[in-house]
Amino acid sequence: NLQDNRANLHPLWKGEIDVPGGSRQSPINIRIRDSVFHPQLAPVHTQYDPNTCLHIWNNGYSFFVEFDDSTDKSIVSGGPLENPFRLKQFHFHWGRNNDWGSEHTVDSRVFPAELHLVHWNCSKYRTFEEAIMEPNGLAVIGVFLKIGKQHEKLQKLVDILPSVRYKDALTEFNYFDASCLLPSCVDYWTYSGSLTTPPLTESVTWIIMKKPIEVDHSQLAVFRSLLFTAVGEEEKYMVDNFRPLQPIMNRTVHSSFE
Ligand SMILES: NS(=O)(=O)c1ccc(-n2ccn(-c3ccc(F)cc3F)c2=O)cc1
Ligand SMILES: [Zn+2]
Repeated sequence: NLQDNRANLHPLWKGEIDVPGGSRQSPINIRIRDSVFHPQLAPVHTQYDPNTCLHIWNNGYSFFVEFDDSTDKSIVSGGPLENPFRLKQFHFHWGRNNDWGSEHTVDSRVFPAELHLVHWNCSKYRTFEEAIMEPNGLAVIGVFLKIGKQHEKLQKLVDILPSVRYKDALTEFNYFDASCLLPSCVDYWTYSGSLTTPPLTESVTWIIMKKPIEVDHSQLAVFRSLLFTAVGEEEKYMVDNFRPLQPIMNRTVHSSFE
Protein backbone atom coordinates (compact mmCIF):
# COMPACT_ATOMS: atom_id res chain seq x y z
CA ASN A 1 0.00 0.00 0.00
CA LEU A 2 1.01 3.66 -0.05
CA GLN A 3 2.84 3.49 3.26
CA ASP A 4 5.18 0.84 1.85
CA ASN A 5 6.26 2.98 -1.07
CA ARG A 6 9.11 4.91 0.56
CA ALA A 7 9.48 7.10 -2.55
CA ASN A 8 6.04 8.47 -1.83
CA LEU A 9 6.58 9.39 1.78
CA HIS A 10 6.50 13.18 1.98
CA PRO A 11 7.47 15.01 5.17
CA LEU A 12 4.28 17.05 5.03
CA TRP A 13 1.70 14.57 3.73
CA LYS A 14 3.12 11.30 5.08
CA GLY A 15 2.52 9.26 1.94
CA GLU A 16 -0.73 10.89 0.84
CA ILE A 17 1.06 12.14 -2.28
CA ASP A 18 -0.49 9.71 -4.75
CA VAL A 19 -4.25 9.38 -4.90
CA PRO A 20 -4.97 5.83 -6.14
CA GLY A 21 -7.06 6.16 -9.33
CA GLY A 22 -6.52 9.93 -9.58
CA SER A 23 -6.77 10.97 -13.26
CA ARG A 24 -6.66 14.78 -12.87
CA GLN A 25 -4.21 15.55 -10.08
CA SER A 26 -2.35 18.84 -9.52
CA PRO A 27 0.17 20.39 -9.81
CA ILE A 28 1.54 19.68 -13.31
CA ASN A 29 4.36 20.91 -15.54
CA ILE A 30 2.84 23.14 -18.24
CA ARG A 31 4.61 22.39 -21.54
CA ILE A 32 4.04 25.55 -23.60
CA ARG A 33 4.39 23.77 -26.96
CA ASP A 34 1.73 21.19 -25.94
CA SER A 35 -0.81 23.81 -24.83
CA VAL A 36 -3.72 24.50 -27.21
CA PHE A 37 -4.74 28.11 -27.95
CA HIS A 38 -8.48 28.54 -27.40
CA PRO A 39 -9.65 31.79 -29.11
CA GLN A 40 -12.99 31.63 -27.23
CA LEU A 41 -11.20 31.88 -23.86
CA ALA A 42 -12.12 35.40 -22.70
CA PRO A 43 -10.04 37.24 -20.10
CA VAL A 44 -10.71 36.23 -16.51
CA HIS A 45 -12.59 38.99 -14.67
CA THR A 46 -12.10 39.45 -10.91
CA GLN A 47 -14.19 41.79 -8.79
CA TYR A 48 -12.91 41.72 -5.20
CA ASP A 49 -14.35 43.88 -2.40
CA PRO A 50 -11.51 44.61 0.09
CA ASN A 51 -14.08 44.81 2.90
CA THR A 52 -14.89 41.09 2.53
CA CYS A 53 -11.45 40.25 3.94
CA LEU A 54 -11.90 38.58 7.37
CA HIS A 55 -8.70 37.15 8.89
CA ILE A 56 -5.43 35.33 8.36
CA TRP A 57 -4.86 31.85 9.83
CA ASN A 58 -2.00 29.38 9.89
CA ASN A 59 -3.59 26.02 9.06
CA GLY A 60 -0.36 24.02 9.30
CA TYR A 61 0.11 23.84 5.50
CA SER A 62 0.25 27.55 4.60
CA PHE A 63 -1.29 30.79 5.83
CA PHE A 64 -4.80 31.40 4.49
CA VAL A 65 -6.29 34.89 4.05
CA GLU A 66 -10.02 34.16 4.31
CA PHE A 67 -12.93 36.14 2.91
CA ASP A 68 -16.63 36.49 3.73
CA ASP A 69 -18.22 34.37 1.01
CA SER A 70 -21.84 34.87 2.14
CA THR A 71 -22.51 37.28 -0.78
CA ASP A 72 -21.33 37.78 -4.39
CA LYS A 73 -19.18 40.77 -3.41
CA SER A 74 -15.86 39.11 -4.28
CA ILE A 75 -16.07 36.97 -7.39
CA VAL A 76 -14.21 35.70 -10.45
CA SER A 77 -16.02 35.22 -13.76
CA GLY A 78 -15.30 34.84 -17.49
CA GLY A 79 -12.39 32.86 -18.88
CA PRO A 80 -13.21 29.12 -18.80
CA LEU A 81 -15.91 29.63 -16.15
CA GLU A 82 -19.61 29.24 -17.04
CA ASN A 83 -20.73 31.38 -14.08
CA PRO A 84 -19.28 33.47 -11.26
CA PHE A 85 -17.32 31.78 -8.45
CA ARG A 86 -16.93 33.35 -4.98
CA LEU A 87 -13.54 34.07 -3.40
CA LYS A 88 -13.09 31.98 -0.23
CA GLN A 89 -9.36 32.35 0.55
CA PHE A 90 -5.93 32.88 -0.87
CA HIS A 91 -2.64 31.35 0.23
CA PHE A 92 0.88 30.67 -1.03
CA HIS A 93 3.37 27.82 -1.50
CA TRP A 94 7.11 28.49 -1.23
CA GLY A 95 10.56 26.90 -0.85
CA ARG A 96 13.30 26.95 1.78
CA ASN A 97 15.29 29.15 -0.63
CA ASN A 98 14.66 31.12 -3.83
CA ASP A 99 15.63 28.20 -6.10
CA TRP A 100 12.27 26.42 -5.84
CA GLY A 101 8.87 26.66 -4.15
CA SER A 102 6.13 26.85 -6.79
CA GLU A 103 3.72 23.95 -7.33
CA HIS A 104 3.18 24.32 -11.09
CA THR A 105 6.14 24.67 -13.43
CA VAL A 106 6.33 26.10 -16.99
CA ASP A 107 8.56 24.11 -19.34
CA SER A 108 10.07 22.75 -16.12
CA ARG A 109 10.91 26.25 -14.87
CA VAL A 110 10.32 26.49 -11.12
CA PHE A 111 9.48 29.75 -9.37
CA PRO A 112 10.34 30.61 -5.74
CA ALA A 113 6.65 30.77 -4.78
CA GLU A 114 3.08 30.49 -6.08
CA LEU A 115 -0.12 32.27 -5.00
CA HIS A 116 -3.49 30.48 -5.10
CA LEU A 117 -6.75 32.45 -5.08
CA VAL A 118 -9.43 29.87 -4.23
CA HIS A 119 -13.03 30.39 -5.41
CA TRP A 120 -16.10 28.11 -5.30
CA ASN A 121 -19.06 27.61 -7.66
CA CYS A 122 -21.82 29.44 -5.78
CA SER A 123 -24.26 28.97 -8.68
CA LYS A 124 -24.23 25.18 -8.29
CA TYR A 125 -23.39 24.53 -4.63
CA ARG A 126 -24.52 25.96 -1.31
CA THR A 127 -21.20 26.00 0.54
CA PHE A 128 -17.45 25.91 -0.07
CA GLU A 129 -17.17 22.64 1.85
CA GLU A 130 -19.71 21.06 -0.50
CA ALA A 131 -18.08 22.51 -3.65
CA ILE A 132 -14.65 21.12 -2.67
CA MET A 133 -16.02 17.60 -3.25
CA GLU A 134 -17.55 18.28 -6.70
CA PRO A 135 -15.89 17.97 -10.16
CA ASN A 136 -16.57 21.61 -11.13
CA GLY A 137 -16.75 22.99 -7.61
CA LEU A 138 -13.67 25.22 -7.47
CA ALA A 139 -11.71 27.69 -9.58
CA VAL A 140 -8.19 28.47 -8.40
CA ILE A 141 -6.16 31.29 -9.96
CA GLY A 142 -2.44 30.52 -9.72
CA VAL A 143 0.11 33.36 -9.87
CA PHE A 144 3.86 32.75 -9.89
CA LEU A 145 6.11 34.91 -7.69
CA LYS A 146 9.63 35.85 -8.75
CA ILE A 147 12.31 37.76 -6.86
CA GLY A 148 12.53 41.42 -7.89
CA LYS A 149 11.37 44.72 -6.51
CA GLN A 150 9.41 44.90 -3.28
CA HIS A 151 5.64 44.32 -3.66
CA GLU A 152 4.33 47.33 -1.71
CA LYS A 153 0.71 46.16 -1.31
CA LEU A 154 1.89 42.69 -0.16
CA GLN A 155 3.93 44.30 2.62
CA LYS A 156 0.76 44.96 4.66
CA LEU A 157 0.23 41.19 4.72
CA VAL A 158 3.92 40.39 5.34
CA ASP A 159 3.96 42.72 8.37
CA ILE A 160 1.19 40.78 10.09
CA LEU A 161 2.56 37.26 9.45
CA PRO A 162 4.54 37.09 12.74
CA SER A 163 1.14 37.12 14.51
CA VAL A 164 0.23 33.77 12.84
CA ARG A 165 3.67 32.17 13.34
CA TYR A 166 2.23 29.03 14.91
CA LYS A 167 -0.21 26.44 13.48
CA ASP A 168 -3.86 27.29 14.34
CA ALA A 169 -3.06 30.97 15.07
CA LEU A 170 -5.61 33.40 13.63
CA THR A 171 -5.44 37.18 13.32
CA GLU A 172 -8.08 39.66 12.23
CA PHE A 173 -7.25 41.20 8.85
CA ASN A 174 -10.14 43.21 7.65
CA TYR A 175 -9.25 45.24 4.58
CA PHE A 176 -7.21 43.86 1.73
CA ASP A 177 -7.69 44.13 -2.05
CA ALA A 178 -6.60 40.74 -3.41
CA SER A 179 -6.61 42.06 -6.99
CA CYS A 180 -3.32 43.84 -6.20
CA LEU A 181 -1.72 40.36 -6.29
CA LEU A 182 -2.69 39.74 -9.92
CA PRO A 183 -0.22 40.46 -12.74
CA SER A 184 -1.08 43.21 -15.24
CA CYS A 185 -0.98 40.70 -18.15
CA VAL A 186 -4.30 38.84 -18.63
CA ASP A 187 -2.78 35.80 -20.45
CA TYR A 188 -3.33 32.42 -18.73
CA TRP A 189 -3.32 28.66 -19.12
CA THR A 190 -6.27 26.57 -17.90
CA TYR A 191 -6.74 22.86 -17.19
CA SER A 192 -8.82 20.49 -15.03
CA GLY A 193 -7.09 19.40 -11.84
CA SER A 194 -7.27 18.91 -8.10
CA LEU A 195 -6.50 20.40 -4.72
CA THR A 196 -2.77 20.09 -4.04
CA THR A 197 -3.23 19.36 -0.32
CA PRO A 198 -5.63 16.94 1.38
CA PRO A 199 -8.38 16.13 0.57
CA LEU A 200 -6.73 16.31 -2.94
CA THR A 201 -10.21 16.20 -4.51
CA GLU A 202 -10.45 16.54 -8.31
CA SER A 203 -12.69 19.60 -8.15
CA VAL A 204 -10.53 22.43 -9.52
CA THR A 205 -10.59 24.42 -12.76
CA TRP A 206 -7.04 25.80 -12.68
CA ILE A 207 -6.31 29.22 -14.18
CA ILE A 208 -2.52 29.79 -14.20
CA MET A 209 -1.44 33.35 -15.07
CA LYS A 210 1.40 33.48 -17.59
CA LYS A 211 3.22 36.46 -16.02
CA PRO A 212 4.64 36.31 -12.50
CA ILE A 213 4.38 39.12 -9.94
CA GLU A 214 7.53 40.45 -8.26
CA VAL A 215 8.32 40.34 -4.55
CA ASP A 216 11.65 41.04 -2.89
CA HIS A 217 13.74 38.42 -1.08
CA SER A 218 13.04 39.90 2.37
CA GLN A 219 9.28 39.47 1.84
CA LEU A 220 9.69 35.77 1.02
CA ALA A 221 12.06 35.43 3.99
CA VAL A 222 9.16 36.37 6.28
CA PHE A 223 7.03 33.55 4.75
CA ARG A 224 9.84 31.18 5.75
CA SER A 225 9.72 32.37 9.37
CA LEU A 226 6.28 30.79 9.83
CA LEU A 227 5.98 27.38 11.48
CA PHE A 228 4.18 24.16 10.50
CA THR A 229 4.01 23.41 14.21
CA ALA A 230 1.72 24.60 16.99
CA VAL A 231 2.78 26.32 20.21
CA GLY A 232 4.63 23.88 22.47
CA GLU A 233 5.59 21.49 19.64
CA GLU A 234 9.15 21.12 18.37
CA GLU A 235 9.48 24.02 15.91
CA LYS A 236 9.51 23.17 12.17
CA TYR A 237 9.83 26.08 9.75
CA MET A 238 7.03 26.32 7.17
CA VAL A 239 9.06 25.85 3.97
CA ASP A 240 8.81 23.56 0.92
CA ASN A 241 5.02 23.39 1.38
CA PHE A 242 4.48 22.45 -2.27
CA ARG A 243 3.26 19.14 -3.68
CA PRO A 244 5.45 17.28 -6.21
CA LEU A 245 4.42 17.35 -9.89
CA GLN A 246 1.65 14.92 -10.87
CA PRO A 247 1.18 13.04 -14.18
CA ILE A 248 -0.76 14.99 -16.85
CA MET A 249 -2.54 11.74 -17.90
CA ASN A 250 -4.81 12.49 -20.89
CA ARG A 251 -5.38 16.17 -20.16
CA THR A 252 -4.91 19.18 -22.44
CA VAL A 253 -3.79 22.56 -21.15
CA HIS A 254 -5.53 25.40 -23.02
CA SER A 255 -4.07 28.89 -23.38
CA SER A 256 -5.94 32.18 -23.69
CA PHE A 257 -3.14 33.54 -25.88
CA GLU A 258 -1.21 32.48 -28.98
N1 LIG B 1 -3.42 24.40 -2.92
S1 LIG B 1 -4.93 24.45 -3.42
O1 LIG B 1 -5.13 23.35 -4.36
O2 LIG B 1 -5.24 25.77 -3.93
C1 LIG B 1 -5.97 24.15 -2.08
C2 LIG B 1 -5.71 23.11 -1.23
C3 LIG B 1 -6.56 22.85 -0.15
C4 LIG B 1 -7.67 23.65 0.07
N2 LIG B 1 -8.52 23.37 1.17
C5 LIG B 1 -8.59 22.17 1.80
C6 LIG B 1 -9.50 22.29 2.82
N3 LIG B 1 -9.94 23.59 2.77
C7 LIG B 1 -10.91 24.14 3.63
C8 LIG B 1 -12.06 23.43 3.85
C9 LIG B 1 -13.05 24.00 4.66
C10 LIG B 1 -12.85 25.23 5.23
F1 LIG B 1 -13.81 25.79 5.98
C11 LIG B 1 -11.69 25.94 5.01
C12 LIG B 1 -10.73 25.37 4.21
F2 LIG B 1 -9.60 26.02 4.02
C13 LIG B 1 -9.33 24.25 1.75
O3 LIG B 1 -9.53 25.42 1.45
C14 LIG B 1 -7.93 24.71 -0.79
C15 LIG B 1 -7.08 24.96 -1.86
ZN1 LIG C 1 -2.42 26.11 -2.95
